[in-house]
Amino acid sequence: MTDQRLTARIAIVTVSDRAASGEYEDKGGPGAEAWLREVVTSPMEIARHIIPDGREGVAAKLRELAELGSDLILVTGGTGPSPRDQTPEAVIDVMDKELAGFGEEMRRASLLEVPTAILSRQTAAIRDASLIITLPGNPSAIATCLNAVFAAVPYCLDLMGAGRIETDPAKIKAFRPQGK
Ligand SMILES: Nc1ncnc2c1ncn2[C@@H]1O[C@H](COP(=O)(O)OP(=O)(O)OP(=O)(O)O)[C@@H](O)[C@H]1O
Ligand SMILES: Nc1nc2c(c(=O)[nH]1)N[C@H]1C(S)=C(S)[C@@H](COP(=O)(O)O)O[C@H]1N2
Repeated sequence: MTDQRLTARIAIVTVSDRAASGEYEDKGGPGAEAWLREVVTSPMEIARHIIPDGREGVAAKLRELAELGSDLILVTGGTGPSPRDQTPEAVIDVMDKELAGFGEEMRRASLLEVPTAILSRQTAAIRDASLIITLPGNPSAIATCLNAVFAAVPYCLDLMGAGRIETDPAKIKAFRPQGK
């Protein structure tokens, strides 16, 4: 993988009617960015976005971010059972492949903290060379969920032909078979 881009392009999308309208301050986007800056040691460009709930708007944003060459797209919010929670449907609309294990493992970790974690339909998927990971809207879910799955993210990006990510092994020990 000698041609791998060494600066990862990362997009963070907060999906929330109330954060998008300014009714409350978005804590999810800054929380996800702070988590990444703690854990990722390799160069990265991070862009944050706040959009309202809704299948078409979320799908359009995901298409745009994939088209721009995002390596990793973290989406927070809109994964639950309420009528306006349509993030998983938007992911289905745009994905080439689903990585269902991400959702299973994130829910398993969250269920150790809160029984309503089972209400999140969060998942991960690939569109073009972008890895999309969806997280629940509650900002406290971000660390729980990313801690549960992030060890597999760098190698996933390698396999997809996306940018390279290195992590601080004291925080997340990225697993690359044969130490690649
Ligand atoms: N981006 C965010 N920033 C700060 N707090 C949030 C954010 N998203 C959710 N929360 C908090 O987590 C709680 C549960 O999130 P949930 O997704 O259910 O919000 P919601 O009721 O669907 O409303 P909305 O989609 O407008 O944020 C909310 O009541 C809110 O306090
Ligand atoms: N770790 C964690 N997971 C969680 C939660 C939480 O507080 N922490 N909230 C749950 C609840 S109450 C809901 S409704 C779903 C969906 O949230 P969302 O619609 O904001 O994405 O996430 C669930 N997963």
